Parts: sequence; C-alpha cells; structure tokens
Amino acid sequence: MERVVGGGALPFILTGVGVLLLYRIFVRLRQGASVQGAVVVITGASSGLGKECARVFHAAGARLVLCGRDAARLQQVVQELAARPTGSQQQMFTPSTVVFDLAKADMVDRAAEEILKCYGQVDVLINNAGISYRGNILDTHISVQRDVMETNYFGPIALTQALLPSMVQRRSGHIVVISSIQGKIAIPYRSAYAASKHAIQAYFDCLRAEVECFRIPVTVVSPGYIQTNLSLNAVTADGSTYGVMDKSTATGWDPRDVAHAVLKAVRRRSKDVVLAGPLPSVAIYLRTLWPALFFKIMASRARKERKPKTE
Ligand SMILES: NC(=O)C1=CN([C@@H]2O[C@H](COP(=O)(O)OP(=O)(O)OC[C@H]3O[C@@H](n4cnc5c(N)ncnc54)[C@H](OP(=O)(O)O)[C@@H]3O)[C@@H](O)[C@H]2O)C=CC1
Ligand SMILES: CCCCCCCCCCCCCCCC(=O)OCC(=O)COP(=O)(O)O
Repeated sequence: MERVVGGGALPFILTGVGVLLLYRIFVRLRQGASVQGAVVVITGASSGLGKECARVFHAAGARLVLCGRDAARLQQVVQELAARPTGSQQQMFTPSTVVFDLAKADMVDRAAEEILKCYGQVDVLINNAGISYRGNILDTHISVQRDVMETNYFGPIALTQALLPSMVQRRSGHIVVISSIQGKIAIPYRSAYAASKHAIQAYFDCLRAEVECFRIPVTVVSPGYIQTNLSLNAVTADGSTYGVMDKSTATGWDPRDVAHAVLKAVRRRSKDVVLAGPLPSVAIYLRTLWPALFFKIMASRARKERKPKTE
C-alpha cells in the first residue's frame, strides 16, 4: 500500500502556522498600537526626559513636533536625530520645531495653531516640560508659587485645551502628561512643585473621564527621580535658580528607561503609570491608608532637612 507523504504532516503544519499566528497576535497585543507615522508633539524637548522621548519616538517612526523656549537647543536636537543611524527599515521623519514659553498664556494659543500647521493634526501630545522648586513656604514669595504653577499647570492645560477640539473632531488622539511621584504625595520644601503636580493629576483624571466617549486616551506618567537637569534648573524661594545637581537627581533613573516607559504607555494607552522604587510606592499607599503615619514621617523629614540651615 502506498503512503501519501504530507497527508499526515498537514495537520502538524497547519497547527504550527496557527500557533505562529497566535503568537504574533499575542506579541502585537502586548506591544500595543504602533506610533509609525503618528504626529507626536513633545514639550520640553530640548533636554532631559523630553529629549530622550524625542529620540525614542523618532526611532519608532513618529513625525515629531518638538517644543521648547530655546530655538537653538531644539535645532541641536533635530540635528542629533538626523545624524543617528536608523538601524531599522521603517521610514524616519525630520522633526519640526515650535518655540514658545508655556508660562506666557498669550503665546500658547498661537503655538497650538503653529503645531497644528506642521502636519495638519496631532496624534499624541506629550506634556513633558516642567520646572521644579526648592524652598521653605515661609520664605517663598507668592509670585514664585504662581510662576511654577504657570509652567507646570496652566501652560500644559492651555496647550491641551487648544489642541483638544481638533482631536475631538477626528475622534482620535492621545494626551500624555509627565507628572511626578510628587503628584501623588507631597514632600517638604517642594510646595510649589508638588502642588502643581497634584493639580495636573487631578485635571487629567477629570479630562480622561470626559473624553473617553471620543476615544481619546489620557495617560498620566508619574516618575521618581530621573538623571536630568531638573534640580539644576529649579527655582528657589526668591525666584533665583537653585543651580545644584542634587544627589537624588544624579542617582535617579536613566532618562532613556523612562522615555521607553512613556512609549510603552502610549502604545498600550495606559491610564496611570507610576515609575517608582519600593519606598515611594509604599509612601503612596501610606498617604491613603495610614495618613497619620505618613504626615509624621514627612514632619520628621522636614525637621532633618531644616537642621543644617538653622544650626
Ligand atoms: N528629573 C526628575 O527627577 C523628574 C522629572 N519629572 C518631570 O519630567 C519633566 C521633564 O523634566 P526634566 O527633563 O527632568 O528636566 P529638565 O530641566 O532637563 O527639562 C525641562 C524641560 O522643560 C522645558 N521648559 C521649562 N520651562 C519651560 C517653559 N516655561 N516653557 C516651555 N518649556 C519649558 C525646558 O526647555 P527650555 O529651557 O529649553 O525651554 C526643558 O526642555 C518635568 O515635567 C518634570 O517635572 C518628573 C519626575 C522626576
Ligand atoms: C512603615 C514603612 C514606612 C515607609 C515609608 C517611607 C516614606 C518614604 C518617603 C519617600 C519619599 C519619596 C519622594 C520621592 C520624590 C520623587 O521621586 O520625586 C520625583 C521628582 O519629581 C523629583 O523632583 P525634585 O525637584 O524634588 O528633584
């Protein structure tokens, strides 16, 4: 009797192909949506986390609009990106730049128009720009509290509100904000910064609920310390620049890792991402579940930090 070779093998081949297809679907689902060709706007793209996000989203094939106050520094980022070997077969786009100060309310609407003109639409807005603060509330002029709020809160929400109607019209878009662990817990001598990050968290939580019906996801990313110029650029109680690279900043997360986490959050349309080690994570739970203990720890921290200045 003759045996048909392949007749017995066919089910195995079909099963193999099926398993392979299922595996590819699984990988795709885990990876989430592609950002290839997506128009991604990044504020604060001239340095630190914003610059790393520019690198990561550029490598993923996004069409970038890079924002900041300093045209020359943004151009430098554009040149760096253009000079990078692609290492992949996907199409890369030369980024556009839009220069404006988020703290100047009258500039933001015009900047939003300029941003929309770059590619006619915005697919992902990453509100990353920000400034930190170091100071004792007793010594801090109210204008410093206001200035930090302008950059970290009113600027980003004004830009978001200016770009949102075009997203709603298209029933498409994604809004991301880089908050901080300090948007979840407040630590001493950071009043202006922690308040602005708490405000950002609340605003974008409201927005998430309000725009879900338009299929526009809102992602709040709350990182712990990152190795950037944030502490160097921080403002102090009298409005002057702090100018110190704090140990906590210098030993923080690698901004590349945080930028990759931001890309992952965009692809997966995550709602709230906390990037923190065990201690800050415990502190966040403690603030909710055992506030009295959390406040005691913070008061003790405030006493310890005050000591060197008063002794
Ligand atoms: N580093 C850290 O430890 C952490 C940082 N974050 C957050 O990450 C974000 C990025 O900060 P990071 O990269 O660390 O700090 P950097 O100081 O390195 O970068 C800040 C960026 O914000 C831009 N920026 C500041 N003020 C304004 C303004 N008024 N208008 C427009 N752009 C402005 C700066 O651009 P330019 O000066 O060129 O205008 C710069 O590109 C911030 O929101 C910060 O709060 C969150 C957790 C931890
Ligand atoms: C019973 C066990 C109790 C354990 C509780 C421990 C409480 C420890 C407190 C930890 C505080 C962590 C603060 C983290 C702050 C942070 O990561 O901020 C990120 C930033 O935005 C940095 O900005 P900055 O300008 O402050 O450098």
